[in-house]
Amino acid sequence: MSLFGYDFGFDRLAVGMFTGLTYGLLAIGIVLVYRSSKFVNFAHGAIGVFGAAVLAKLTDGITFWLAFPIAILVAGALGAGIEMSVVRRLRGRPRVIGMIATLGLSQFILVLALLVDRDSFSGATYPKPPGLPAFSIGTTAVGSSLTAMLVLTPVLLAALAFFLRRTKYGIAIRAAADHPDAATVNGVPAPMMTSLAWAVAGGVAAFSAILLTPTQGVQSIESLGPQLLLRGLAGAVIARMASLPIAFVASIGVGVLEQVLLSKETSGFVDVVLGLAILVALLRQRSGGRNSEHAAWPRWDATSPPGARIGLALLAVVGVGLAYVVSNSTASILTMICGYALVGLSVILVTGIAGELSLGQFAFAGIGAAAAIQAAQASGNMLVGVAAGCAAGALASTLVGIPALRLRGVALGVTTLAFALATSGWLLRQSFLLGDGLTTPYPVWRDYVVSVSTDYYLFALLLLALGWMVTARLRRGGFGRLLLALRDNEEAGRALTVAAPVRKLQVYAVAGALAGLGGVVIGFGQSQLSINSFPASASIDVVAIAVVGGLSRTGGALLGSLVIVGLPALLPLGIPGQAVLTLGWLLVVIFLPEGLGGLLAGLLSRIPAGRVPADWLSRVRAWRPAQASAPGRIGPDGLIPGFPPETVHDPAPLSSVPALSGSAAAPHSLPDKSDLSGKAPGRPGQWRVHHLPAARLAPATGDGPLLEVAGIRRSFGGVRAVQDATFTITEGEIVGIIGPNGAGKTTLFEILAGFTGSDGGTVRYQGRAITGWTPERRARAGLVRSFQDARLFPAMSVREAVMVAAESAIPSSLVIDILGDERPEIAKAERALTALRAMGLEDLADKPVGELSTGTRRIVELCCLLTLEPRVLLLDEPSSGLTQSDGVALGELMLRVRDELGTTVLVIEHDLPLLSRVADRLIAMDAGAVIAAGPPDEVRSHPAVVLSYLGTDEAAVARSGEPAG
Ligand SMILES: Nc1ncnc2c1ncn2[C@@H]1O[C@H](COP(=O)(O)OP(=O)(O)OP(=O)(O)O)[C@@H](O)[C@H]1O
Repeated sequence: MSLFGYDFGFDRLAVGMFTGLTYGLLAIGIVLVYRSSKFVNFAHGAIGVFGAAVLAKLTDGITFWLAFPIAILVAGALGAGIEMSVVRRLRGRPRVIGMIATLGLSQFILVLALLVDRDSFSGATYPKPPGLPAFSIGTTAVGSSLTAMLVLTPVLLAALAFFLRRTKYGIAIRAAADHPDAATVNGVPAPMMTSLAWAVAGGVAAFSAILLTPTQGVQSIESLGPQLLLRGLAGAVIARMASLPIAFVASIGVGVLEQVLLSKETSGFVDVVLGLAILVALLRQRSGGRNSEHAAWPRWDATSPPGARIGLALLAVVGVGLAYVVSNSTASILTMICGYALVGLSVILVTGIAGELSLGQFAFAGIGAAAAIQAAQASGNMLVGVAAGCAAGALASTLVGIPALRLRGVALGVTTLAFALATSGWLLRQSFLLGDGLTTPYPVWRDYVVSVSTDYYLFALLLLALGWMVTARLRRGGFGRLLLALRDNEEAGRALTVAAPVRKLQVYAVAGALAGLGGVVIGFGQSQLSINSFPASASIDVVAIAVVGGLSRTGGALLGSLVIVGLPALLPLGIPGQAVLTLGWLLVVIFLPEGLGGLLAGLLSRIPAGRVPADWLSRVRAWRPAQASAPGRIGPDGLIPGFPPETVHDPAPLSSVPALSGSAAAPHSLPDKSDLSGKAPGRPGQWRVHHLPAARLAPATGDGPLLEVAGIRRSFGGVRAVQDATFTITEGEIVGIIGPNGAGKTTLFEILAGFTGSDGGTVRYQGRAITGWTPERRARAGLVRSFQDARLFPAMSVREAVMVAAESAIPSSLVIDILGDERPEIAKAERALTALRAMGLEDLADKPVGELSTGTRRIVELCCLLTLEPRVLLLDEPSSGLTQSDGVALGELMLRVRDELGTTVLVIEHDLPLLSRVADRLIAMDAGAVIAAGPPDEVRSHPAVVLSYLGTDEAAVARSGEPAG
């Protein structure tokens, strides 16, 4: 039966279902690991192949059916071993790093599988399950392997379902995957369960690889790589990386779809359709909610090792000098190294600085090369070709990046992988790009035809120098800092007015242009270009280049390219050599977060001359007044005295908070408004806010309330987090929001600040409906929020964090950074220092935020927020993590912010005495609804409030202490 030229015959559907079974098993493995470790295991297929290799080896001596379970067990053990030896070591590091490690593992395991048994890659000679019938459906022959798959897959699925739903360990795996902390508290050893999940996934991978290999004909390592992975990922993504049954059923659909499409189209076209299916599935998934990834990126070091400039000059001399001593064939290899290094630079921008994994950078290089050659041929001008290559790379990269903007985590990795496959299999084949192949013209510079490889290498070197300079300037400047801020904590960045989507698209565009430039270098360097010049797997090689060289160093791209591209091309490595190389990649990911570049820089920095700060930083430091370094203000641990972590407490709700008047630690008497220590007089080293780092606001325009909230609703699944919240806030008020845990207070704040969409209702600010405004737009308009955890940007220094806030006044520009103009940076640094001095924080300026106590981070966060000159300040539990006395100081600070700046303050607090002292009104919430609003005393004694806090015992309220002041 055929429809629109596509074959829907029974044969085809049957074959589609068989292949779908394989994809389904692959998807199950991917989902199992994702649920446990929250990243995609790119080594999943390779683990299966290793199991298949073990079976091939074992069947030399024992029967297939004995070898089958053993090989599955070995693959399961390999999966668990990987979890214990690699994944566990990377816990606490960003998920992107975990995924990169599995990319390295995948290559390493495939090479190991080759060493165990080469037959594992050859379908024709691979052992088939004996004793099972072979038959045919229509004209489709069903061999014994497919029969085994048909019979055994339902058994495997039933066993898996029984294991996960009914057995103690299966339930524990699910509990540990979904709620690791709760599981640990309940005695489930979460790490062991994660290993078990990896073991099960490894066993499933081997099961399908063993039964699939005989049906595949002769395979290449490549066919086991990205293409198969994409098919497994399609089902997994459709199942939202959560449901095993949906993943399995969707994968069978993928198998059938593939077969139907193949009846008329090429396999490259199938990749395009699958890529689009993945895209639609990803875009249907609602983003929002709070960021669950609190991973620590290594601290970003903007300093250069001593002698960096001399080193660069030497490198340039050696690079140019080589052109005069090497043969033409070696010059071609050096050209290739330059091209790959340029693509590696694009990975450094996207992954190293922006923190997103892209698996499609080489596809942009391919598009850049094709566009460059077409444009050069059409115009007869090589420079037009170079510009066209960069522009095409930039455009493609931006377009692919757009869908991933809405989503976090694996989204960019998955969409770029799909794009890489669709590009190499379909897009590049189009006649306006490479078609059936292009003959590359010799590049012409003015009248000189560059026909000698050594001359062309010099041109490649020049373009590499250009790409290097652009990357280095972006990395050092304000634009790079913004990207680092978004990488460290996107929400905090947006709360400080950083326009995350625009900035990310900008970096995708620049990275695409760099990859396109790399493609230009590679493309013009070859006499013939075809789709084989830009395989999808090369995108993974360039990730390896950046990681091995060092994701956080510009020079890492060249270093990585020398090792990953140069070594195998210049020295014959063989399979053992490749194994060592991939093992090296893996070891670097695990043990050297900053790659070989970081190692080199570390060695250089031991040179006694010390570190050379970036130029602008040295100028700012020179500008810094002498009094800033007055002794005795900062403890050796970098904490502001007055915020010692050991005395920090979380204020308890109403019933347990002692009244401040009864607190020995907090006499409510402040010497004057310039000393907000909140400490008993005489204690050394106190936090002083000399003055507030913002100017007084002009009164708001319009007569109505400043903020009007009407009928706001938001549910998460069955949980009604906010129900019909309605209230107004007048300019100059301090309003407290109270309610038990889970009452919906933070969700309400997220909606007000634009971080979570509401299901209904409106928010009006200064008379304008702001539904649909992004968080950064709201922050720019003066509606500014803090965060409960005050995490800020752990990998940044305090100064850099405040410089991010200074972006609201002096925004960074991509072009200005590339041109190397440092004046805006100096202005921002000065502004940040002024703000830090005003808040008495200047001695902490160079301390990493991640090393501060919660209390100190809160003050730094406040300093950042005040730098924005907010009109409405939404503070989420600001006293949590502060000592009792610092809580008192905080209350005074809120009053000062209101009185001196004219800022309206809306504050979520559990510390009722504090609120009673400073708030004009309280709004009480319970189960998502506003249950009372009015003056503090009235709300505290409102029966509904008493009930929500303390159940039915009204007398308990009376015991909870009276407000101080
Ligand atoms: N992204 C989300 N996904 C699912 N449920 C959520 C999400 N965010 C909040 N919730 C749920 O919504 C309800 C309200 O949570 P919210 O954090 O707003 O309360 P809260 O009053 O701020 O509590 P707390 O004082 O503990 O911070 C809770 O039941 C919470 O589990």
